[in-house]
Amino acid sequence: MPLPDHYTGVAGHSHEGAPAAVQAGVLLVNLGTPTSPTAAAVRPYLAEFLGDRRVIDYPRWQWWPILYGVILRVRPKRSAHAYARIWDERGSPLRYLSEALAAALQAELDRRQPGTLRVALAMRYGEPSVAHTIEQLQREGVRRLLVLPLYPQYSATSTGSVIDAVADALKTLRWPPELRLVNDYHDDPAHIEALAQGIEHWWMANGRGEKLLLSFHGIPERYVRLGDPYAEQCRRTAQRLRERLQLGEADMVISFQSRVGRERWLQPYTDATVRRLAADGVRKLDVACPGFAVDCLETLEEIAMQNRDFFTAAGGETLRYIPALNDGAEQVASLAALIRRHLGGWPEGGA
Ligand SMILES: C=CC1=C(C)c2cc3[nH]c(cc4nc(cc5[nH]c(cc1n2)c(C)c5CCC(=O)O)C(CCC(=O)O)=C4C)c(C)c3C=C
Ligand SMILES: [Fe+2]
Ligand SMILES: [Fe+2]
Repeated sequence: MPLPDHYTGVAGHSHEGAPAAVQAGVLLVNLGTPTSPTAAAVRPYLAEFLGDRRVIDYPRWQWWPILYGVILRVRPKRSAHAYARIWDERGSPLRYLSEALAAALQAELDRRQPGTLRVALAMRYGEPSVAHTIEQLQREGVRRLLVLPLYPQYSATSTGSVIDAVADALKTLRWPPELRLVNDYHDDPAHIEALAQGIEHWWMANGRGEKLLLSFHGIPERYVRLGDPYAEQCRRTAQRLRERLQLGEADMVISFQSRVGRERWLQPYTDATVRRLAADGVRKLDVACPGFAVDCLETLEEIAMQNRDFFTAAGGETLRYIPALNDGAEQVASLAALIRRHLGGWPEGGA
């Protein structure tokens, strides 16, 4: 059946056969990752990512020559090399761990209310796209949609960009679903509890280091001055976690990783911090990254490999990376509770 115009049809109430069961959808969105650890695959991924105004806000006439003339000629090769270090037979950790989390959440939600919620996973950059996944959900009869970006702390560069993608996707639909969106869950008590238990369980199995470093992804400091609440939310997550773990102020340190470009980013930087801690005499350092729902390049390569090397080169003995919550029981429980709470008032949710 040809579509009358550019709008996408909605099959939920198709006149062909019985209407599909109306249900709510939960759309998990993560960043995205290249399709293979090669420069050829990393280039289009970085082009989409670094071409996003939410991520880099310079005027296009100023930024595009730098992006296409310099960065996309050099960085794909370097990034591909880093990706190759974490790639395994299952592919990119960010992808397969996000998929495992989505599947575990679907099973957990089904256990309580079989058949009422449909969990789907989309990527902000690359595939499966937000637009395609929302269309797919609508085709399955979803009329109410809860969007959950897998970023505990709000930043315009991450969560804000997901909101843009959702808004753009809805513009193409003749009958968009009813929409709810989780802005952040940085101090949700169940989330803090999950983080604390993840760390405690890891300590029970592996023993404790002398200090715990919490490393969050950085953003340009200027974005924070312009009103991005990200830094404040990272600090609050850290504070709540420290209280819950009953650590003293000196037992926990916070830093920001992954600076890109020449601007000043949030301080202190993670690489400088691990070197300083080693110089200060810390021998055994534990590092967790509570800003990442699942492990990825930033944790498995930048922290567990690069920064571990910085730490030992500066005189430290061992830097141990405490894995993200991934599809573990702690995170499945906390996110399932978060989802149920946000569905309150909808026929599929609450209670
Ligand atoms: C240049 C600007 C960048 C900003 C601002 C930024 C913010 C930001 N990023 C994440 C989460 C992730 N970033 C990841 C990789 C990554 N990030 C940037 C740049 C910015 N990020 C680049 C160029 C890359 C690609 C790798 C590289 O070339 O260094 C990842 C990992 C992806 C993977 O495939 O594993 C995540 C996750 C957040 C949460 C955030 C703002 C708060
Ligand atoms: Fe990033
Ligand atoms: Fe990085």
